Amino acid sequence: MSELALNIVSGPVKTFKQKKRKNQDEGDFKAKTSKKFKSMGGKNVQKKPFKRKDDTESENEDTGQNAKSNQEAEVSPRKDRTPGPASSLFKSNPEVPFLEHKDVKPVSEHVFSSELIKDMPIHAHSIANLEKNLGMSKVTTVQKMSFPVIMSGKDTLVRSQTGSGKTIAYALPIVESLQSIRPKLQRSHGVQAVVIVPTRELALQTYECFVKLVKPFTWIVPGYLVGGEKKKSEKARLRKGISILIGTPGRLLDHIQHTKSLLLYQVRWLVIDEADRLLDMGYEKDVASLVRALNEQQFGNPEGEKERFHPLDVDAPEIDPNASPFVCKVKRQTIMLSATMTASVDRLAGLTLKHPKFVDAAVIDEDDDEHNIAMIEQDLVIPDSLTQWYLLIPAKLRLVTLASFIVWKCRMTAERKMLIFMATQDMVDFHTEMLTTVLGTREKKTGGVDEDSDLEDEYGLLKKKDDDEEDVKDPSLVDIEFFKLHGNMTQKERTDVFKTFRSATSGVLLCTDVASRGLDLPMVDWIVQYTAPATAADYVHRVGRTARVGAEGSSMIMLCPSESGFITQLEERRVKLFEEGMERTLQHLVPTMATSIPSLLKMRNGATELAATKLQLRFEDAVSGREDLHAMAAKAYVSFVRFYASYPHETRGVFNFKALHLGHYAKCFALRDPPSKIGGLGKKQWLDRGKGGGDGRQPGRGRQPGGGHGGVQGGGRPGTKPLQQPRPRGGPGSSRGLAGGRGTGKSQDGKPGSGARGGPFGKPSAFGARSSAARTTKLAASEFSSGLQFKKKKQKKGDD
Ligand SMILES: Nc1ncnc2c1ncn2[C@@H]1O[C@H](COP(=O)(O)OP(=O)(O)OP(=O)(O)O)[C@@H](O)[C@H]1O
Repeated sequence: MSELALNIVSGPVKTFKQKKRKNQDEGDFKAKTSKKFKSMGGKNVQKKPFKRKDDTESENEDTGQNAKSNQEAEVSPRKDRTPGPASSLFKSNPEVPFLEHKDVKPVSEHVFSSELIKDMPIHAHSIANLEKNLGMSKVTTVQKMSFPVIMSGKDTLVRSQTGSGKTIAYALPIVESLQSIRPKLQRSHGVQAVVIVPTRELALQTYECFVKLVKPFTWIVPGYLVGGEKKKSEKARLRKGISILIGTPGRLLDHIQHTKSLLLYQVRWLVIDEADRLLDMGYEKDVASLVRALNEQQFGNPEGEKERFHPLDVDAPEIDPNASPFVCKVKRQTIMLSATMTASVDRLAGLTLKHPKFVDAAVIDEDDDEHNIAMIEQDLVIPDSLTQWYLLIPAKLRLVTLASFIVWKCRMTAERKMLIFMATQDMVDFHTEMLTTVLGTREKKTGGVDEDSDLEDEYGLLKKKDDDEEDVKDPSLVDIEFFKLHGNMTQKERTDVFKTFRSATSGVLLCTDVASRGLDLPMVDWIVQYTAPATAADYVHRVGRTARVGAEGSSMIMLCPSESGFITQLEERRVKLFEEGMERTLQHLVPTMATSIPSLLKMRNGATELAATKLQLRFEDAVSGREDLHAMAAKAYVSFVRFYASYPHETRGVFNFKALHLGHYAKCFALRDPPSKIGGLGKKQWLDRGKGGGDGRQPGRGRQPGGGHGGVQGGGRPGTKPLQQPRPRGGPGSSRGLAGGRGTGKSQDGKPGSGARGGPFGKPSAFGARSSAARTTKLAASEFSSGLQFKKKKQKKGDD
């Protein structure tokens, strides 16, 4: 930190020259740096660290002193907005703390065992298939450990690190058992195995894994059911007969309840993958209903079977395709898996498992006699091949630092495949559009003074260009494709992105936690957590999208100084992270921005700050210059603030809403508006509402882990609809309708029908009569405050 602090031109910017810019509407101003800033010329540098000073201007933003008069405010069109200078990027920032690190001894899990695939007790065709078609030669530790347990027919609970091959660990014993049944299994025998997973992409991926495994055994037919697909075609597939059925819980349950041709009385395996995530997503009831429905079909009562057989038991009954339900009693084995064992896994295990065997692939310390279930829940296991970093960064600098990081890795290194996790769908929408716009190729006028010139002028670097110079394209800052993935995209969009990114050798995927669980995206170099996860378990799954099956990978979590306690929490759970420097990250902007501002390279001091400030200006100009982008930024910002107010108990201590500087955060959404204008209310009002709800209930979590609460009301697709014409996220047929639910507008994972409009808990919107833009902004406010006032109702944020 100190290096950069020394370099920072920390002259306070008291007055801002406002100048009408060409090609802009009347009243649109661009902020300029102060004379003082100019006079420094990057040389007269004060040796001052980032410090939060008593900044009354900022306080006002934060506490929303003008909120009352702004209560009717909407997100203003460009010309009405208050100009805010990017030049204040490096002032009034909170001090970055120096973290004392613990001596962390990570829990270790060897990915591979010493056993070879060819030595496995499986069919010769399976061995050949695994070796030739799947390129496997060694058995992973979890596969070795769970194979005999699962083959024994006992209920099994499996914990193993991310990317350790858990899918094959349970799928292989199932396929082996099924291929060995004689007479051969037929489609008409009905479903033999049900696999429940939390997201659609994971369902597709798991289905593809089974397809590969059954290649030598063509009579075994896998199939999958997920929300977003046409039910009619799914029914047709079910009618034909499926042996291994994979699906998300809601859609599976739907078919179990309504599709007669779905025969479940022969189900021998129930697999619950990413068990804790299923619960966190609010699927507990669906999973319980599913188990009861299975029991009902198989054993004639919802409470379960009395008699249990395993297909390989000698006394197991032969499969009789004509047997009516309840007659053919088969033993059903339940297998639950996750890389993290949480209290919720315990709960689900209690609900579904009988005397389970526990397979934990992590190495227990030899001198650790007391390793018990509590420690298994406490300790987090991260792949050895993953290097984890954290970056403490003041809020105002978050956006430029993220951009700088992308530029650094994707332009200057070969590590060009990256996932960036964000809290909400609206954040993903906005940042994808924003980064594509600003980091990609952009139009630039070279005649006269260019739009970035003010700052150069301040630094005395401006070289006036010839008037007859033509418009040219600024080179893109980074030649990389941006993708996005979240639960509110159409199923086709989701599948396309998933498949394209999976096979791409480079690219940046911005996503919500819909991508955090189970997804096997090969060769991802970096996992960036731009917003912190809701829980430490979510952290583990997010970073687990890289460094899979022994491959190298890196992760970076970006935290504000006030959030540094999260690092301590992780360390207490045996996760080892290294600190990355902000200055080291930002300095990569200098050579990059120098492609359009060559003078940067000549500066002896202050080049990093100037480059960062100019990039911030580009972001802010892009937002203020496009109504649709501004609307997206405002929604993203409000969704983030709402998200922040709803951290769960586990992490609320470190992600403290009261420490959130709304004005600084607005800046990292490239917004020049004061927060009171963007959300309709200032922070004090948010908090007062939360406290003064009158019903004495606690602030609700407002979302499920991983950013369940998406964004604010409305919100068209990027670049399609401005804020003035919001499109309900829930879509037609929204089950929670105009006044429904908690009015979250859209859920993290976009459960169709969960989108909502209107006020909290069924109250008609008080803003119904206003213009739609005002309504949108005010609704965001009311939805947010409802998150503070009302204890969160456990709400399904599913993926069906
Ligand atoms: N024995 C093996 N040898 C080589 N690769 C393997 C082996 N077993 C599985 N894999 C591959 O490892 C990758 C990760 O497997 P999988 O997705 O099952 O991991 P996981 O443990 O379920 O991870 P997560 O906890 O993130 O869901 C897949 O591409 C899979 O094909």
